Amino acid sequence: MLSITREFRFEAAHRLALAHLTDEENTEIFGPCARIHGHSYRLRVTLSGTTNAFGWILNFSELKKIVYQHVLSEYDHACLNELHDYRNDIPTAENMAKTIFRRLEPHLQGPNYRLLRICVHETENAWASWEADHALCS
Ligand SMILES: Nc1nc2c(c(=O)[nH]1)N=C([C@H](O)[C@H](O)COP(=O)(O)OP(=O)(O)OP(=O)(O)O)CN2
Ligand SMILES: [Zn+2]
Repeated sequence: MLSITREFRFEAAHRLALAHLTDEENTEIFGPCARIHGHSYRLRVTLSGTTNAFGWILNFSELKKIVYQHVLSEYDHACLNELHDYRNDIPTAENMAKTIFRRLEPHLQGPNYRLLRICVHETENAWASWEADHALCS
């Protein structure tokens, strides 16, 4: 299977907490992550596909424009808990991977490619990913 991946970085704050719990209860479950803190996130966007007449799946610079327009313009330097995307969900790496996939999927579909995977790195050692059911490959 042929794929391309582009990596992006963004800075954001979040806290892991359930709205119906007290601060004490949230601290018991989420530890220090119940307090607001920041991460230098790394986002990896992977497309699967076939090469077109230009010899690529999608121009990396076009991919960059789409990710900036539909994700990073809102996520970079944001408090994730305040975003509409997380009004009902805790902004864990898992929920972010799923949410970003859903945001980008309609904008990353061409005759020769599909969005295959979103990977959200919260730290250098910890990440979550969400993958499409089907890759587009020849
Ligand atoms: N499955 C998940 N577990 C945790 C998440 C998550 O999104 N999914 N998030 C957090 C916190 O956001 C926390 O900021 C990161 O936790 P951790 O990896 O423990 O970060 P540290 O800086 O403490 O890592 P060290 O490598 O131990 O310094 C928690 N869990
Ligand atoms: Zn965190």
